[in-house]
Amino acid sequence: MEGQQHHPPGPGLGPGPGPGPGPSPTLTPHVYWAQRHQELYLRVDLSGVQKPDLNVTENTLSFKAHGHGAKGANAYEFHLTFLAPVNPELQLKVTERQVNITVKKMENRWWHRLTKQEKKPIFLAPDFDRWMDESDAEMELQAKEEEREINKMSLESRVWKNSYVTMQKGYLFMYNLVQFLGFSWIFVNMTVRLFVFGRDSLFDTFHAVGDVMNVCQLFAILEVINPLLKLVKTELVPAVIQVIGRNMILFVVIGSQVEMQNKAAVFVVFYLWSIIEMFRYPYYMLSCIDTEWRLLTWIRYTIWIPLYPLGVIAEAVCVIQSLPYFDETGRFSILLPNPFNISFSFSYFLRGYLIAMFLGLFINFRHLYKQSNKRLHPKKRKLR
Ligand SMILES: CCCCCCCCCCCCC[C@@H](O)CC(=O)SCCNC(=O)CCNC(=O)[C@H](O)C(C)(C)COP(=O)(O)OP(=O)(O)OC[C@H]1O[C@@H](n2cnc3c(N)ncnc32)[C@H](O)[C@@H]1OP(=O)(O)O
Repeated sequence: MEGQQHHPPGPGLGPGPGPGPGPSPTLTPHVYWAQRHQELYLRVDLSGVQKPDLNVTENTLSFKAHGHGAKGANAYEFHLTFLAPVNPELQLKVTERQVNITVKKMENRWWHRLTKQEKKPIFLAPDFDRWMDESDAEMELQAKEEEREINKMSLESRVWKNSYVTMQKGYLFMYNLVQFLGFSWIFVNMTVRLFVFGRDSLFDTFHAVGDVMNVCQLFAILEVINPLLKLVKTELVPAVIQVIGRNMILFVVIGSQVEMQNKAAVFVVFYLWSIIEMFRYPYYMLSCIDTEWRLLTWIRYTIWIPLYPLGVIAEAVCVIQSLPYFDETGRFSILLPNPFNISFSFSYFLRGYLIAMFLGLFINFRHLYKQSNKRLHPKKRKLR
């Protein structure tokens, strides 16, 4: 067979035996080769090779191994002098059927032949399984380059997306934590005051905790902004109703009329608000860290059933109690005569608002009912 025979020494070829009888002749295996711009692939057609002896210098490679070639089980060897320098660190893969050697070129360029000698060594043949001409290899290189570029870009965008999600969760966690602390402080303060001062504490709730409640409810405006910025999966309308509803009571009905601030109804409103928030915000905090406590989920999605109607009734009591004060002071009303000849009675507006409150209660009650069903009774698969 061609390739498995004696060879005279020469560039790109191992030394052959001398003439006449002497030591057993050197056997050369078939070697198949292919290249890319950056590397050379050599496939040595020897089976059962255990530990090949390979030696690479600047531009030469020597191979010796015991294996099964065309001349049966024997020692085989070959020597190559490459066209240009190569990296001495090569990759070797020995399989049951062959030995694969990958050699990196020192310079990334196409070689017009493998060996320094012009004449192709007789044992060397193209590896058609991996063979490519220069333009195909260039296209492959380009495709690899593009793929690397795409992978790099998708990795970068993934890193960017991950850090954006982390920032978003961090912001929501902090927001919920601040609200939780604020409402817990209000609740604890009111409870302690109730135990210490008894009934009297009901009439100065606003002076004791009003500032903290104002800050918490101002912050709560973010609950409308968050869904607008798609930071949370919340429906906008219920959030708007909730925030406008509470801020109307807090800043307009109670905050703007000093007389209202001593009413016991303020205690009830603040107490109901803070009870739900002590469960709602920790529930959100846990969801920011992808955690769930079933008991907390159950409380968050159950406790609103009595609290929400009670809250709206207490708020309605506040509105009704405030009507005489708005009538008396004319605050926020436009009285005649004025240059535009328009009159507006804020207390009549509040009467209309009372109706809107119950409409708002209906909308949010329905929304919370839907949310609770989703959270507490996730759809079971239909059994056939
Ligand atoms: C158009 C203008 C009209 C103006 C008319 C005014 C009418 C006035 C009506 C007045 C009614 C208000 C009365 C009210 O003040 C009375 C009381 O509050 S009494 C006390 C009892 N109250 C309550 O129980 C209500 C508490 N509040 C709420 O539950 C919410 O504010 C509400 C908007 C009603 C519902 O919340 P949401 O829509 O967000 O539902 P979920 O809680 O189930 O959340 C949905 C998913 O979004 C995630 N999420 C939401 N917020 C956050 C956050 N801050 N951080 C992290 N994640 C958040 C949440 O985890 C859910 O995700 P998932 O489904 O994956 O769990």
